[in-house]
Amino acid sequence: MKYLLKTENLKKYYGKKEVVKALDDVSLAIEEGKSLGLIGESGSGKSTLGRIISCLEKPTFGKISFMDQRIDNLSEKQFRSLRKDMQIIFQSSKGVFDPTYTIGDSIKEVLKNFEKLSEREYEERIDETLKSVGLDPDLKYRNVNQLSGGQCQRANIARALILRPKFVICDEPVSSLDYSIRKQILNLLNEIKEKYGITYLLITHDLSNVSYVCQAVAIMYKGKIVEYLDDTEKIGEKVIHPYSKILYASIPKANPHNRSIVYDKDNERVSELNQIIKGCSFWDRCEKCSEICKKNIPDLKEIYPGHKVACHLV
Ligand SMILES: Nc1ncnc2c1ncn2[C@@H]1O[C@H](COP(=O)(O)OP(=O)(O)OP(=O)(O)O)[C@@H](O)[C@H]1O
Repeated sequence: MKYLLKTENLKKYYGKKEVVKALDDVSLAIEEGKSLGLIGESGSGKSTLGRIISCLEKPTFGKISFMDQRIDNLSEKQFRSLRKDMQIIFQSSKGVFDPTYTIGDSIKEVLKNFEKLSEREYEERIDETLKSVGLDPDLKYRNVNQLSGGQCQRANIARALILRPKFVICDEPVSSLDYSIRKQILNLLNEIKEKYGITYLLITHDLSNVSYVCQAVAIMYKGKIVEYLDDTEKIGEKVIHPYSKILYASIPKANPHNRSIVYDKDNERVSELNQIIKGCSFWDRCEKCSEICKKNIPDLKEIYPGHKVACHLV
């Protein structure tokens, strides 16, 4: 099988006295053309994984391969030639653009870093890309403060697309937008995925986004992948891990800005996400927990083709 991106035993620890295991042995593979949705509570390590994969930060341990090349040990300069094929779309698109630049100049700067074209060719490429994300090319003369939230996120997507990347990491690409605009942006992500043959890593709190855009899903808890499914239809009915079940049951009700701690059915605070415990990271919250769960870390094992779960009890 051909993988676009693969991580092996990826770890990222922060802090010295009090260590936070933001990533704790993450091994996953993303096939070309099979976008992966990454979900989990706030603090579970999703954005850290996005930053590490995209080489914005170095892992503490582990390997990352992208397009058959190991990248975790590359310097920024060495990674440059691959950067063109791996772009990131952040949640806060306003922060991506320098307000003293026009949108066109910001996008051109990205393009100029990688391609030597004539001024006319730069302008044509920018116009074409702005059109492909549903923006009037004349918006390139404005600065970021003269765009609406939806236009700004489209411009942000254009900035990522201008280099025609193979892989795009989208970190909460619609969560800062009004509900009415979210669907439009998700539709756009789907359209350009088809048009340009892009594969996404979609980091999101919103499970419906995963089914809409992705063909596979990984569920994270305390820096670990606890469940992986090679299929995103009716995910809620297919998940098996006790944490995934809680996540699926609780997320539609939860306030997206207040999810750092999940409450059990008795509404008691049961677990701080960063607390490090022995054995399975979820045992202190699991109703089915047995002695083995407190002692041994469960492997992420395949229980059906395309379905992996890290739980001693399945
Ligand atoms: N630079 C850092 N220094 C110290 N701790 C960090 C740093 N970045 C992240 N962390 C910690 O790592 C853990 C994972 O954070 P991360 O932002 O990856 O989670 P997340 O799942 O993306 O959360 P959210 O959905 O809220 O964005 C958290 O406990 C966070 O506090």
